[in-house]
Amino acid sequence: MVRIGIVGVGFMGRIHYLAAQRLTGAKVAAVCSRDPAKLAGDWTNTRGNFGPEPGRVDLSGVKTYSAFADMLADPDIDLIDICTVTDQHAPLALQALAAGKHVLVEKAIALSPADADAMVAAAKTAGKLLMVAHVLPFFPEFKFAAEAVRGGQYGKLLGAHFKRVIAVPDWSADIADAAKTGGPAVDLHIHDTHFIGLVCGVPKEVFAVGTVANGAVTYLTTSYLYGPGGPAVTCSSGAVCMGGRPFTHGFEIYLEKASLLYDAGGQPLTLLTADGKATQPALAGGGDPLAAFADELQAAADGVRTGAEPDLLSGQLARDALVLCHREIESVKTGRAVAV
Ligand SMILES: NC(=O)C1=CN([C@@H]2O[C@H](COP(=O)(O)OP(=O)(O)OC[C@H]3O[C@@H](n4cnc5c(N)ncnc54)[C@H](OP(=O)(O)O)[C@@H]3O)[C@@H](O)[C@H]2O)C=CC1
Ligand SMILES: O=C1CO[C@H](CO)[C@@H](O)[C@@H]1O
Repeated sequence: MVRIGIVGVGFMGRIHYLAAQRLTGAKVAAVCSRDPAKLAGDWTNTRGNFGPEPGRVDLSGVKTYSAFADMLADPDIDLIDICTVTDQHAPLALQALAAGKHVLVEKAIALSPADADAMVAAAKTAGKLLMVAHVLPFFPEFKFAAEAVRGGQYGKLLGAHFKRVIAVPDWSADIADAAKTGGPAVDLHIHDTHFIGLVCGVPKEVFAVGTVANGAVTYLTTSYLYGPGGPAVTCSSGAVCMGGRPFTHGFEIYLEKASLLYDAGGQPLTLLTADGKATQPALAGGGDPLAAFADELQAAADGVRTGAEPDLLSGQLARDALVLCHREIESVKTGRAVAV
């Protein structure tokens, strides 16, 4: 049994806890929070922009810690699941790895590429797994798209456009603070830079235009420049939508022998093929907001059990996604294409 200790009981801490109830061969053994009410099971203040309404949870059978060092000292914890706000990812992950624990850390891996590099290096030194909870490839529509592009059955990738637009996040002071999250061009857009790295590869250069508020890029449209013969890939991301639509994401992906269309705001995943047909593939877990998180956590637990890093949760891929965000921010702020 892989025993998980969750640190940080906010929106994601709650989502991970709920999703972990579905795991096979793994369970939440402990939670760590600075808030005594949360340790007593009152999670009503853990709001977010999707998923079930927060409420009370029954923590009987789960150890509770108010000090992170005490959870790390517990020999009955195998995997530390870091669900804190992003500025705490690097310090907590480094402590956990030094304590001999495997780590799963929410995206973004860290605020700075230097911290991300230090985390990847620390995991190697410790001989432990550093996994980053990039959930997007576990969403059924994105999973289907990744398999379609990487599998090669529809030919070469010609081009793609990705979209991720939300209302300004306001469920906690932390998530609204760009100094703690990197702002939307990191905190939100990194889902797409990770997915683009996974299915399209790392581009040579990026060129981005966007809006800046208080030093943080809040919305951007980026061209990923792969050079002659490479795919034409763009993405628009940001926290600029009015509250009437708190979250949407989607893509249009053009392959030589198929096109894939998806928009969570209205267009179900649709596969257009060379014979002129349009089909809507049956998707396991579609419509259940916890399913992708349960699959992601299962991959992490299986990684701990087998000792093999799950490729979708790779620390290196997450680090590359962060670097891409930083290059795009530089491009927005300088008005120039930036080498990756
Ligand atoms: N994969 C996805 O789809 C999503 C991922 N995220 C990511 O998850 C992470 C958390 O975001 P979210 O849950 O929305 O944020 P919340 O603000 O809801 O929760 C963050 C939690 O972090 C903990 N925390 C904050 N500061 C500190 C500190 N100094 N030391 C220790 N713990 C601290 C607190 O936990 P406590 O009160 O228990 O101490 C707090 O509740 C972020 O990195 C974000 O990017 C967020 C949303 C969706
Ligand atoms: O997907 C998401 C929804 O919005 C949040 C606030 O920007 C992000 O942290 C999160 O990754």
